[in-house]
Formats: sequence, structure tokens, C-alpha cells
Amino acid sequence: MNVIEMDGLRKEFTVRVRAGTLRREKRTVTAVDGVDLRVERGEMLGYIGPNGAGKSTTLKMLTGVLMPSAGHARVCGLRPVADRTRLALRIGVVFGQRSQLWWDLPLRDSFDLLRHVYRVPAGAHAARLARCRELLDLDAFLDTPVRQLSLGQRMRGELTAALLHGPEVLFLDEPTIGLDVVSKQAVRGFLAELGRAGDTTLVLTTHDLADIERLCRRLVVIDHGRVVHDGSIAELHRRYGSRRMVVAELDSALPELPVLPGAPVQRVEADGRRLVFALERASVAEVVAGLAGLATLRDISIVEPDIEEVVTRLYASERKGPLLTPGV
Ligand SMILES: Nc1ncnc2c1ncn2[C@@H]1O[C@H](COP(=O)(O)OP(=O)(O)OP(=O)(O)O)[C@@H](O)[C@H]1O
Repeated sequence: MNVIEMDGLRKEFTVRVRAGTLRREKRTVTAVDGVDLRVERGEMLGYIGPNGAGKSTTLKMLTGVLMPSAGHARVCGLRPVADRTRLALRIGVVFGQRSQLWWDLPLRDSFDLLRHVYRVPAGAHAARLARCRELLDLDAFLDTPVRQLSLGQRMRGELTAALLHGPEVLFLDEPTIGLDVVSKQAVRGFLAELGRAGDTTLVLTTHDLADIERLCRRLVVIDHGRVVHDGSIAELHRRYGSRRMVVAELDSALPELPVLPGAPVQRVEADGRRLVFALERASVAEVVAGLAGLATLRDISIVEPDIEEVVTRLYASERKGPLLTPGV
């Protein structure tokens, strides 16, 4: 069952730009340019794209903050703007840059206030809070005023605040931005656990691709407001020709670079004692066999394709002009 539906979703902003010393002109910026997407219950969707691609604007339309210029969206069967109050009870929202906590109150009091705002039964609230306290390690700073929390502590508080009313869909806009490694791991581990339980749908925008790799089976990439990829990370690699690499450590450098069919040398490192081959058509065994006759191998390792690299190539190719057919 779809919990999120977008049909031809579009958002334009009118901005005034300088056109001469005093004159200003109106210009239309198309932030989201006809997005069609379906998200099923329990899916964990990564929604990524370069700066200004339209990610936050999409999330704002889905959460009822912004009215679409055209097309429409349904979240939990509701119209985000028209049914905003009812929708608020069924979704949770974490926008990395904004807080839903009371700045001067201890975290514990913010949670208590939220229980009243959302009219959550005391038992359900206590059970959810206990789970968040354990998984997000909140106890050390539950009684600290929010203004005194570190960014990582506050983000763990924000996640808890977004979940205390038991939302069906959780929208996360850059939830790990600015966090240190430990807090990032805590947040990712928590979201992974939430995903495993299977009853919360998660939509995540991030520039940290490790978030996506750890959490999302489905990846939607947008650029200039349009969807340019919708599929798994593996499909993204296949589509953009990402290759696995074989790294061969040799006893000594070879007088000339070996030519192995289907496995060109990508890099030469450690003064020629380390060769990196791209597996285009050859298998690992063929590379090893090919090298065995030429050199003494000390070690062989395989490097899986890097998501950063493939996404960088995707963004770069989009900048040169879309490689992909529209409406993918
Ligand atoms: N309120 C606004 N008024 C005018 N233009 C806006 C407004 N909000 C967003 N935009 C423009 O719409 C486009 C998409 O912005 P959006 O914030 O959705 O991008 P994003 O993908 O979330 O980017 P980032 O990764 O930098 O957060 C940008 O060109 C931005 O300047």
C-alpha cells in the first residue's frame, strides 16, 4: 500500500532579481518540476540530489508547509496542506536546521509537552520514550535544557520528539548534518532499527551517502527538480558503469604495465608495487591468472564500487545535460 503519492508535483517560486542599478525583475524558479513517485508502507527511501535540486521543497510540500504550484500529493491518504492538522498526527518531521523542542526547557519537559500536544496516551508515550532513551542513549542529558545540548545530543532529542506520537511516516531532512562520528552512528543505528521493525516509512534527504548506504534500499536522485534515478544502489552502479576494482600488491614494480584483457589498469601506486585494475569484463580469477605469469603477488584485494564516486559522476553528467530519459 502506498503511503506517499506524488503526481506531477511542481513548485515554482517567484523571486526578484536585480536587473540594473535600481531595477528589479521578477523571475520564476522551478524548484520541483513534475515529480511522480509512490512510496510503500515500510519503505526506507533516500532522496538525494545536489544543492538546490529541490529536496527540501519536496519535503515541505509533503509535510504541508508549502502548497504545490501544480500536481498533487497524498500522504497517508491525506492532502498535506488541506488536511495539515490531521496529517501532523500521522507523520514525524526532523529538519536538521530547525528544532521542535522548547529551547529553555529540559529535554524531558519538551517530551512531556509533546505528549499533551499530540494527546498521546500515557502508556504509549512511556513505552516509546523508554525505547528512544535506550537506543539513543538519552539519559545523560534528559534533564539538560535544550539550549545547552550539543548538536548530536539535540538531534537525538529531535528524533525522539518526532517519534513520540507513533507516526506512520518519518521525514528526515539532513538528520546527520554536522554530527560527529559517534552521534552519526547512534542516529543511523536507531533509524536502521526503526526500519527493521517495518511499520514506519522513512524518507531521508542527506548529502552523506553513508546514511543512504546504511539505511536505504531505494534511492531517488533528483536534479533541477526532476527525478533522474529511482531504484536500488546496485542499479545505480549498474547504470553508471561502476566497476569493482582489484588491487594487486606486487613484490616489485614491473618494467611495463601489464595489459590484461577486460581489466585495464586504473591506478599505479606505491612506486609501481601496487596496481589497481578495473573489472570491466574480466573476473578476479582472470586478473590473478594474468598477473601470476608476470609478477610475484604479495596480496590481492577487491574494492567494491564507491557510492560517492558514482553519485559524483551522476551529478556531473546531469550538469552537462541529462543522460537519462525524462520521467525515469
Ligand atoms: N522560499 C523560496 N523562495 C525562492 N526560492 C526558493 C525558496 N525555497 C527554495 N528555493 C529555490 O528552489 C530551489 C530548490 O531549493 P531546495 O531548498 O528545495 O533544494 P535542496 O535540494 O533541498 O538543496 P540543499 O541540498 O542545498 O538543501 C533552489 O534554487 C532554491 O534557491
